Amino acid sequence: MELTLDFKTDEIYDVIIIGAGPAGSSAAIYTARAGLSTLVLYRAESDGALGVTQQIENYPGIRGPISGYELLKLIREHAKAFGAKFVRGKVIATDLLGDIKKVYTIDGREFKGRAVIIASGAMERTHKYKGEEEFLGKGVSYCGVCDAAFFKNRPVAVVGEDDYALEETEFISRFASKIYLIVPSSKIKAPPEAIKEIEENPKVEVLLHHRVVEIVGTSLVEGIKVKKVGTDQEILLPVDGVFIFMGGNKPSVDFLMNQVEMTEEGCIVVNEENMTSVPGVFACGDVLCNNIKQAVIAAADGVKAALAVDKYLNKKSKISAQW
Ligand SMILES: Cc1cc2nc3c(=O)[nH]c(=O)nc-3n(C[C@H](O)[C@H](O)[C@H](O)COP(=O)(O)OP(=O)(O)OC[C@H]3O[C@@H](n4cnc5c(N)ncnc54)[C@H](O)[C@@H]3O)c2cc1C
Repeated sequence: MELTLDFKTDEIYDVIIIGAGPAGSSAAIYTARAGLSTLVLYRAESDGALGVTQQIENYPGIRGPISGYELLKLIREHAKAFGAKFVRGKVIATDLLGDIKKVYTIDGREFKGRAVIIASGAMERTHKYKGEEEFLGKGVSYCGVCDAAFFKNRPVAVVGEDDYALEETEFISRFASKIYLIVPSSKIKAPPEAIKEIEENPKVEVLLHHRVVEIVGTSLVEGIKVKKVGTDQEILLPVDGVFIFMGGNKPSVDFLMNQVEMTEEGCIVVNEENMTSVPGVFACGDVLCNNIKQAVIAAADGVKAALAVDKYLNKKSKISAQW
């Protein structure tokens, strides 16, 4: 993961899009083509529901089969060609209520925009491991950039199975003496070159198809118990830290800090023009808990949000189509 130390940027973008899946990237095509300065923030290259999809063959115009990540690259390149800027950075906080919206990433950067589109998908975790809450901040972490330096020359475990987890593992390996990469699935859901890089990292031992049983310790983490799928044998790995980067199917909305109206299930509420309860803040794609989760529907949703942003920023009386 690239770290940047330019913590403040003075530029005020017309629109900041959080998420570079089909919803966010398609929105960027339309906002950038409409002449709006467009910044897209995203967590990792082949992240999100489409990013981890191995094969897709029902996206209109792309016969496939093609990997979700290859399809994403095509949509992002399309947006970049119209001038959209894509910057990697996990969003952890926002300040949305004023005319100028502020978006903060995990490495301490602040971005400003006149409008925001939330397109962060629905891949948040729904359950916690035994011991996870007890040792949160006492060895359990969700952020390599924030906490890896505390584990200099010490052994840690990383639990994860996608590109985002690999990027974090690479970063943590600059500090830790040893990393057990615990992958619950039988294979890692990331591009082959990213998997090769991690497999060749001498500090990393990949444990495929292993499930977490419990994080253990006294006052601090002292180990993690794992079990290979299909066996009864538990293995205790002696580690001082446990970094967790697993996904689930809940909307990714923590960074909103309850500033916009949501349903009880944590889905963002929008009007027919994809605007949330906060003026200038729009949402699209899986983060809305659409009853049909498909890439083309997320993309279309992104387009609706983009056209609504154009109406909002240019004070149009109604949404106008792009020809
Ligand atoms: C295994 C699987 C197979 C699928 N197969 C198909 C298929 O064959 N055909 C089909 O049409 N659909 C398929 N889908 C559904 C489709 O992938 C989703 O409906 C679609 O990707 C949703 O798009 P999205 O842009 O809303 O969210 P995502 O694609 O999930 O993108 C979310 C984006 O938000 C970013 N993000 C999340 N949190 C943050 C944060 N805090 N800060 C910064 N960025 C953040 C992520 O990095 C990512 O870029 C499949 C889904 C899965 C999981």
